[in-house]
Amino acid sequence: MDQSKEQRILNFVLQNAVRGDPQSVVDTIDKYCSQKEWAMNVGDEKGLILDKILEEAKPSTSLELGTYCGYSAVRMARLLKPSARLLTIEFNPKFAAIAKQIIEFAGVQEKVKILEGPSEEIIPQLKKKHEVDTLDFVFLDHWKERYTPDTILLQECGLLRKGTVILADNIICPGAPEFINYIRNNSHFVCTNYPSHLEYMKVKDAMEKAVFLG
Ligand SMILES: Oc1cc(-c2ccc(F)cc2)cc2nccnc12
Ligand SMILES: [Mg+2]
Repeated sequence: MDQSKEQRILNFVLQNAVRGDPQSVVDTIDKYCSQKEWAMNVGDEKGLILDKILEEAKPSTSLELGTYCGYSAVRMARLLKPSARLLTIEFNPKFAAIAKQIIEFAGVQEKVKILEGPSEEIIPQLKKKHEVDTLDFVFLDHWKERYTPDTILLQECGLLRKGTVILADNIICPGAPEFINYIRNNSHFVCTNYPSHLEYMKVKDAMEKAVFLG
């Protein structure tokens, strides 16, 4: 059976990155995806925006929607304090299996928990099944049509608190116009736009930060 692109990315990491070194895993995936095969990791340019906003937030409990191969999970976990936790939800079991191996190779598995399944099913389980109180940081990087319903669901489940930072990828490409319209016209959020480029390409993209006011 032919290998998938995600399996080729995993193999490249296993053969070229340094076990236990999250930065080397991030750099190795960026090298592969910029030189060999494009893939939908947040990448290094938008990754630096993610780094800065995450470091400002200093989150104890973070949630990522859209694990894919685990690039941004490793990128975030490398900046989290030892006691901090990242929960990451992935719908595609094949992607989740790859991400698990990349997260373990990077040595951040103590901080990261992959939850496999649809976000609309898992979000309502976070408090009781996954012992979450409220979320300090949320990274939206899954299907753009889910950005708004999942943001509403997070509020309905009492998972947002005054000051929770939500960061959304792909505001321009592929684009999330409905989410932008929703979040910028919602008086419970203060929004900031961060122009950037699509990962590994010269195509314009952007990230949007939305801070929940309670
Ligand atoms: O960062 C991303 C980029 C793209 C994407 C795909 C194809 C293109 F042509 C352009 C952009 C899709 C994504 N889906 C989920 C999460 N993140 C994504
Ligand atoms: Mg993305």
